[in-house]
Amino acid sequence: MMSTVEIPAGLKELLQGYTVEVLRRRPPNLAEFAVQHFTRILESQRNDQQAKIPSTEPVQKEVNFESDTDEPNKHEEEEEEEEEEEPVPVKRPSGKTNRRTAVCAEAYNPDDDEDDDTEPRVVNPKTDEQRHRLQDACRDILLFKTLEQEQFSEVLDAMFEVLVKPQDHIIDQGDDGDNFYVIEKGVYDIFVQKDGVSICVGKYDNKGSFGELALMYNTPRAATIVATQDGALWGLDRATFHRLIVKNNAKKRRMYEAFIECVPLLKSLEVSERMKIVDVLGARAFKDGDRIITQGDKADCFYIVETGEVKIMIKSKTKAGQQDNAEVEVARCSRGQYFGELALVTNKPRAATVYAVGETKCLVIDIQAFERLLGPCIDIMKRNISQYEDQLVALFGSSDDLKQ
Ligand SMILES: Nc1ncnc2c1ncn2[C@@H]1O[C@@H]2COP(=O)(O)O[C@H]2[C@H]1O
Ligand SMILES: Nc1ncnc2c1ncn2[C@@H]1O[C@@H]2COP(=O)(O)O[C@H]2[C@H]1O
Repeated sequence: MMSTVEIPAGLKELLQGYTVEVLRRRPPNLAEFAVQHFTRILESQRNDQQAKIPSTEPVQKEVNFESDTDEPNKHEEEEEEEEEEEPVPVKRPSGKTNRRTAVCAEAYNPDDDEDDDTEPRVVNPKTDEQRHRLQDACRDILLFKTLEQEQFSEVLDAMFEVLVKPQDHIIDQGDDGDNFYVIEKGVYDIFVQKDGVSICVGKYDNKGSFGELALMYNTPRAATIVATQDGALWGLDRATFHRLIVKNNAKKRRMYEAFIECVPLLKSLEVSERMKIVDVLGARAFKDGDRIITQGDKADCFYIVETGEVKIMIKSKTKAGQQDNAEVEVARCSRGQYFGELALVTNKPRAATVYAVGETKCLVIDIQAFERLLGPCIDIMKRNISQYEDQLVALFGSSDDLKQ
């Protein structure tokens, strides 16, 4: 007679999940991939346990910030009772976080996220004045651009204000990721340590966001961020970032994977590199005639046309070489083509004005991600920049040296 063997609960799902991942990703080393896969699941279970708080208790932030008062975070159901006029506490970075073991970024897969809609929703109460400032600061944040309205509101609800002083280390390279930050004001240096030497690789100047990488890929912080002056940030806790942004990335990958594969500029990148671009990009829609870039402006992002068309106009020059205000069309870009790279590559102001022709949608990548992820494509861009010069010579008889 056959005895019945009891299969432990969850075993089937665990093995199924692993098998599906193997079929999707076809890793060269199954054992190594298994270690990464199950470590990630274990890590995520631990995070879930940390983040799960009984719904009758106030939601506590995971780690790292001291509140200036004892005011707790509130659950959604308590939100309506909130006294909006009360000034709401501001938190400042305190010591270091608990270290989290690094898990390979390549093994990251946003589809793995379980349906965690049951997670308690974090609501940090804000005054009307704080809410306005927060909305302003978040208006151009690319990671929020592809969120549904409802998800975006949840993000705003969960965010909390952080005031910083000069020399405050908001993030230290190598630490665990606790929060994602949106800049309201202040200048922040970015340092990356390589071979024991810390190099300032850039700065955030009163706008932008940082701290997404460690949360997206469950890796240690990839850079140190130091405030150079008094500033204000808005933090988003790791659990909410996972629930809303990382989950949205799975949707973004499905939406843009095929398109990004066909962008000629990105052909030389590995699939995983292209997916990292998808993770950080935002989408912006323009109407006919909208000005997307203005000649002479400071540059902070790069564009790929997803649908529609843009025209590139340059202020013409007089015989004496002076700029006059008439604009001359020098080029058009349509689906799969890019623009706005020149100022990022040359570190100069925008060299042309770009307008939407008809309804147009562009994918947008910020300067930090551009520098981090598009390095391998710089040579192709530089070759194309040489063509701009030829074009300008043909049009105006001369060109400023665009590559310098
Ligand atoms: N060159 C860079 N390399 C790594 N991180 C960078 C760089 N420039 C800006 N950053 C930001 O610095 C952050 C440090 O924490 P994270 O690794 O979570 O996310 C990182 C990015 O948001
Ligand atoms: N002939 C041209 N001269 C300058 N910019 C051009 C030209 N043709 C296309 N462009 C694009 O227009 C963009 C304007 O912003 P950027 O200078 O950042 O990058 C520029 C290029 O991507």
